[in-house]
Amino acid sequence: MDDGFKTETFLRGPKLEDFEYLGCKVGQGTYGQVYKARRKDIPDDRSYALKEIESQGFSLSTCRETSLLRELKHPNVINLLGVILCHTDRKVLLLLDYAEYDLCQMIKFHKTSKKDKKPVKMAKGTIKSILYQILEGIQYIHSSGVLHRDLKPANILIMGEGIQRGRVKIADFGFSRLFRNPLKPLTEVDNVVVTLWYRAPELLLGDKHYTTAIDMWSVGCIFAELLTYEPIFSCRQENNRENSPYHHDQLDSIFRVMGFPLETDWEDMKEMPEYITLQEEFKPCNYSNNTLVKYMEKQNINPTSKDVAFLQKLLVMDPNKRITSEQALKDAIFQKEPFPTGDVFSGLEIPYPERKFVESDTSDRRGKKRKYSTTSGAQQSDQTQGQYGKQIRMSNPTTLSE
Ligand SMILES: Cc1ccc(-n2nc(C(C)(C)C)cc2NC(=O)NCCO)cc1
Repeated sequence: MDDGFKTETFLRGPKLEDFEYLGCKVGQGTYGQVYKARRKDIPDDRSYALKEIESQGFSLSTCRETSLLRELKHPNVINLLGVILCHTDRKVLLLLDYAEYDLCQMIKFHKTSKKDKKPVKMAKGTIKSILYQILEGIQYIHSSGVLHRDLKPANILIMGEGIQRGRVKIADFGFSRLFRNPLKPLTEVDNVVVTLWYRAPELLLGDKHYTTAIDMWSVGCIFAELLTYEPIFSCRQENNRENSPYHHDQLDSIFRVMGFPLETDWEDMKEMPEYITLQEEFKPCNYSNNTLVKYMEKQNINPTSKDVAFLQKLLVMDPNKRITSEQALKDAIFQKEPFPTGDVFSGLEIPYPERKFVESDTSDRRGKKRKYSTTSGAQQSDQTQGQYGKQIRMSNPTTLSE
């Protein structure tokens, strides 16, 4: 972190006392709490996200995150608006876009809601616009020489009412970039379960020379889930060899949908570090009748549709044959109605509920006992923990600097 940035941040950046804490903690990331806040020093009706970094001062991860977010500026990437240094307890807070929704809660809404006893479907135009804006954000991230590595519905945020209504913002609430003890397994940090459902097969087979294609696999998983409201490669959490990238059950879940890749499908598969383990543990003949088209048909999605044809370009086992974000954005699917729109809700009423809260006790970040309320609304299963997994609201809203 250059001294100039620190000085600028301290002297001219926003101050904690400029904000009124709205009393709802909107998320417990794996390494920091995220609060919703509003400015009280100037007339500004926008909401902001204040991410409190749990480590003391500027840890390596904090430096990584702030320097990355200072560099990456795109309409479809979460925007770092400022860094707030709280000297009383040496806390660092990141001031970010506040996004009212994320794909986790949106998909859960469509999975569970009924109107006149019929499922409430996500509009085709909304699905296409979300997909298009994810691809635009990912194309920018990749063109900046960055891989996301943990794309999943919880990291796809959607802006609510306001000047950025219905805009996708790609974020990273996980820890894939955290500077962590290399001996810690990839699937767990500080007892936080990390979902493998969106992880590309080459990563599961130990590929160390992975490319931007890993994010395109995740985009395919997200697109499939937007069509069916079900994670396409879900599987139970498994224990595996310490620090091993190989996950038998996750690979089994992929093969059950895709079939087992033939030599001709993925020539370099035999070069993967975990290929011998794969041969020992899997019988290709057990997956011989499985195909993506058959899976989508079982999910009541028209197997001859352009959606399925596009999905087949994303969910390709061989990373070298997987479509890139540039190619995807030029696909015919985006050249036909409904065309993608800047507001994914295209002006229609937003059906998703605001965040609800229920009462419970917890101590605040300095151990002060305060009456808070928590929500179960956005609680997800471990595998699909939403960004806003646990939310609390202070019963007596106050500024964070109190
Ligand atoms: C240590 C670290 C943690 C998160 C990030 N990161 N990376 C990105 C992309 C989307 C630009 C790739 C976004 C973020 N950080 C966040 O999204 N922060 C807000 C929620 O914690 C970078 C570095």
